[in-house]
Amino acid sequence: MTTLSEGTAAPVGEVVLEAVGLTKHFPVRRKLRDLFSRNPASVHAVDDVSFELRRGQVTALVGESGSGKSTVARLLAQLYPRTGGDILLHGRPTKVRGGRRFRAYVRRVQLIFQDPFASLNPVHTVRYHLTRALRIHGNAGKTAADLERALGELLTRVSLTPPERYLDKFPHELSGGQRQRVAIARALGADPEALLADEPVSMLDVSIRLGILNLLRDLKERLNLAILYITHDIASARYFADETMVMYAGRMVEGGDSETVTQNPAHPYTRLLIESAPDPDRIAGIADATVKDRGNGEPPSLIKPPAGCRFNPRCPHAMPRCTVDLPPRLEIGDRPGHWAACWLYDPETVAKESPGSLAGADPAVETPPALHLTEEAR
Ligand SMILES: Nc1ncnc2c1ncn2[C@@H]1O[C@H](COP(=O)(O)OP(=O)(O)OP(=O)(O)O)[C@@H](O)[C@H]1O
Repeated sequence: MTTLSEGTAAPVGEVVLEAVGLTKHFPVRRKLRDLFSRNPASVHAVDDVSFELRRGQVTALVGESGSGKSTVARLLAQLYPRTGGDILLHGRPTKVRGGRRFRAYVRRVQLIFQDPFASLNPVHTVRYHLTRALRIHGNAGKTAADLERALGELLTRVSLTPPERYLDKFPHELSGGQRQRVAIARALGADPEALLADEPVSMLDVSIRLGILNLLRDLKERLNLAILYITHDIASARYFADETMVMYAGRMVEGGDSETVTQNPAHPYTRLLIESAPDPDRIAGIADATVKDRGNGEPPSLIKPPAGCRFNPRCPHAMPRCTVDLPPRLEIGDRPGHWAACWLYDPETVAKESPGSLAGADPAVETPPALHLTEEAR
């Protein structure tokens, strides 16, 4: 019996999981009258988020704290009911509310949490955690020897070798990196097609982060997994992800291949994010472009998010239209598939209103160079 389907026959790039207009609003009751209100207040945590996870590829979802990344992961893991939109597994809509359907779904889509210590039960050994995962998902085989083989295989997959050294250890006897490896092995016990990794290295020492990211990359290649990598560290997305998407205040603002998004960011928010996480390899030009924050440097309230582009109160290039109309995804034109939800990439709007023309915006701030590219491309 093999626990893990090494390099399954499905082609690399095949879409496994798709978010279509995914939306999550959390109701909040601040005052008694909200109970009786027709439009009770809610936190607009995720609005109209769409993307695809493909076999053999890592897709990064990047954004600052509170931008809605974890909520997206939990929606995709079917841990929250959604307010709107759909989740397609191999093109088929999913409606999972516990029970057998939920188990069938999580067999294919597994979530890895940020804190491996909290996600492993301290009173149980590695053997217990992995055996349970294998049994629940029907991968434990028929005999004790099958189970032992499957356990050994799981630990070998995550480079905890020899397996006998780790099987009977408790979580507190392992280092942070080893615990995260056990958490990953447990997820692999389901033999999934997609892994949702929510900040999988942010709780770990800097020195061991790379080892875990390399492990995930190895699994992506060997097991042909589709991986969602959630992070606030855009530099690690460049290193690790094939595709990068950027979220701001519950909405996706930019997407494309990781190299392009990180080296030639188009959306003013992505540029701000990169400015605040300096990368020595950044190509000339981007590093020189000044991105100032004209607002208070804080993300907006998600209970009453700003109309139009949610970044407009902070954007140094804001135009009047940005405060009214929600920008659609606009092609940048430098690389196929690179887009930004930003009116700067709509030549008509720019010609009419000119970047930075909103009161309080700073017209002296250099506009993104890719804008010129867009105009040429059209
Ligand atoms: N269960 C909940 N009830 C109410 N509001 C929530 C709930 N979960 C998240 N939120 C709110 O939704 C917004 C998005 O939160 P989320 O945790 O998804 O962001 P994030 O980008 O993952 O941030 P972090 O990196 O800090 O985890 C935040 O404003 C948060 O306060």
